[in-house]
Amino acid sequence: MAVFLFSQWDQQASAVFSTLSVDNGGRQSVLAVCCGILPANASWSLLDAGAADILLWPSAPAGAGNIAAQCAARLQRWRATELLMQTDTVRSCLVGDSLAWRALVRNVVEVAAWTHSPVLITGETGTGKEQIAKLIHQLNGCALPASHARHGDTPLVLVDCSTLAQELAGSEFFGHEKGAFTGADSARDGAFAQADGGILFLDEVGELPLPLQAQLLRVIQEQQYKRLGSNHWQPTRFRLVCATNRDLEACVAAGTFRADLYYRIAGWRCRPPPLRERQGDILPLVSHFLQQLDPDQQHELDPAVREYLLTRHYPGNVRDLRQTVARIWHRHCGPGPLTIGDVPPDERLHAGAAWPDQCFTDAVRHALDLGVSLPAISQAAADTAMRLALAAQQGNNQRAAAMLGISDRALQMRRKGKQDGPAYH
Ligand SMILES: Nc1ncnc2c1ncn2[C@@H]1O[C@H](COP(=O)(O)OP(=O)(O)OP(=O)(O)O)[C@@H](O)[C@H]1O
Repeated sequence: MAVFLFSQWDQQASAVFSTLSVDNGGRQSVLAVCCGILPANASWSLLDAGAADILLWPSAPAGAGNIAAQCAARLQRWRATELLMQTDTVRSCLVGDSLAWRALVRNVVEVAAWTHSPVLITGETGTGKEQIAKLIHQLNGCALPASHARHGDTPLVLVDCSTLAQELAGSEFFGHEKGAFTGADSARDGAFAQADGGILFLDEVGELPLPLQAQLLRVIQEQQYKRLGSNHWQPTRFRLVCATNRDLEACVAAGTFRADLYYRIAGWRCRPPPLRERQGDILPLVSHFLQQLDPDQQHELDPAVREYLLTRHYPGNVRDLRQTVARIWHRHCGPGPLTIGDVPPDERLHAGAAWPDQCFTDAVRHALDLGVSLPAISQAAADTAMRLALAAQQGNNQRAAAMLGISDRALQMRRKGKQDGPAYH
């Protein structure tokens, strides 16, 4: 965690700030405090460069104490969040060390622990949406004053909206009285009652039929409901966490999802990235799954298996990776590392991935979608390759140049040309 104080925003301040945030590797929060006037777009540049927040130094001397208190409050909150992120509860639930993943976990932890807000989780299948919901349940308001805390032994009620039978859906949510309909032999609580005091997790919320959307909205607004066949209102208070792999905003635009409900459930939004956007998480996840499969053993991977797992395509994301690891592990026998022979024969079709691979194609497509030009894409690819090679060779120019297949001098020249941008170490 660092505080960056600058008297005026100019090229030099910008270069120092970029170095600071690059050095932090995005793992820590950098707070920028500006003593002068901040030009219109500089706030966004600072945020882009890694600032977690920007404070303006007050013009009156008496304001100095106040700014110190503002800094202290932020640093305290970030420190507390960082400590929560290091706990076993968080680390074993949401495994991964890539910057993208750590940034997401930081947001989830903060929202889960410091608020009772509804959360909408969107993302491809198998990216960890349900895991995130489980973590929100475990942390639910745990950093709030005791009078507001609802975590601990509270219910987590999951309703999969994609498998609700139309005729039973009402009872599933509201519960029913005995005799409310044919086959209602006894009274039964529904999800709204069961989730009271805890979390109601609506998985695949995008599949909820419109009539049920209206009923759900009413219960969220009024915090009460009636069982089917009853005239009595029952109070209920739950935190709503919803997940979907649909683009709900597009559903709202198409009229298949109610806008008023959308804004109710999307108090906070988070989107776990697909595995192809966070390859750095593959090996930590592999270790985690091997540990789950065989807690008594420390399993190693030989280089060929490691390469195979790193380059394979995972359309089912983390779930796909977990199943792949399990299949390899089940074939393994005896001591020693997992070897390429442990990869099941039908899996071998995926092997031998040539470059450029699917991940590269996806990255370029993403850049094109953002409107990035060809020269900028080429430049970014070259910059990234240089940074990675230098990092792999601990900053040794000669070895990094050899790795890149260019001359020592060519790399030196390129680094020199980059002096105004982020530093390569
Ligand atoms: N970051 C993670 N750390 C550990 N396990 C994970 C992580 N992400 C996903 N998993 C595991 O991957 C599997 C799929 O995760 P999960 O069910 O949360 O995905 P999902 O996005 O809800 O999928 P779907 O949309 O298909 O319901 C689970 O077995 C889960 O334990």
